[in-house]
Amino acid sequence: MGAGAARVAADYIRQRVGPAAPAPVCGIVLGSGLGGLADRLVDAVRIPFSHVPGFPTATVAGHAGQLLVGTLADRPVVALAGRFHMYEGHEAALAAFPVRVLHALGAPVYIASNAAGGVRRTFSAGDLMLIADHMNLMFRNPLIGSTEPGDERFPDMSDPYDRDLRARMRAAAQVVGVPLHEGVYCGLLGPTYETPSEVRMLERMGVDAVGMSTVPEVIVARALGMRAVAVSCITNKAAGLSAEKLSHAEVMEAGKAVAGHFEALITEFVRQLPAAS
Ligand SMILES: O=P(O)(O)O[C@@H]1C[C@H](O)[C@@H](CO)O1
Ligand SMILES: Nc1nc2[nH]cnc2c(=O)[nH]1
Repeated sequence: MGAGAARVAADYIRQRVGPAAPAPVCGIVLGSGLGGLADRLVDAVRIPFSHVPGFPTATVAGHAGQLLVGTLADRPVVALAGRFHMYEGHEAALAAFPVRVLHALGAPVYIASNAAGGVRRTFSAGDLMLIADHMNLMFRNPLIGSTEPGDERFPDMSDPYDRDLRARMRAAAQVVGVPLHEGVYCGLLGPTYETPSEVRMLERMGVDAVGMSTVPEVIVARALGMRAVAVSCITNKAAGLSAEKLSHAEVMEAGKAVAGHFEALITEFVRQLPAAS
């Protein structure tokens, strides 16, 4: 799923929203239980994923499966309520395809969000974590086999989450009074949650939060030269760190419980985003 397919999808979206629609200042992907931000978009055109050329259907509960074009804090944005995960059977390249479409629509900034288990022992459900860096333990890379002329062949990953955007996210958190931690996100394939032994291993490796997405998307964003920033919503303590059993229902509930903070944070961040980042 490369630039050609992304252009086809972007042309379709432009045709749905009309030629006068301004280029988005950013593209946002909303993770499990975090789709409520979509309702904050003003004058939104909602397009089901199944209508977008190249998009499969979202199969995960809590992912509405819609692409929205509208304004947030008076800034033009594109938001995806839902994403494609590798555990749904998709290749890494397809999991990251929406980022190519956001790029083709002209978004210079990619904002990822996800639900994640807290590996750092002081984390609890409802905490928000700005991703400082990630570990790719999915052992898949969306750029494998890519011969896209627009792709950086060997992307530098020494600073995948843009320093300036992270500072802006911290500043936005202060403005809206939302506590924001910062740490390392680790992407695993899923769909099983971790065993307690795996969580202990991740802890020793320096992981703060663990999830099943985001990494392929950020790799493609970097290959395309987009600036990326990401926020994890800690929906549970990772396996073995509490007596609770993990369930996707709990993940979605916890996501909804922190939705107010998350939405205020992202809205303020977008408000402060420069026009051409
Ligand atoms: O799409 P995200 O990464 O927010 O979803 C997480 C990972 C799994 O899809 C799901 C597990 O409950 O939540
Ligand atoms: N892998 C993983 N993904 C999650 N998504 C939400 N919680 C978790 C978790 O504990 N582990």
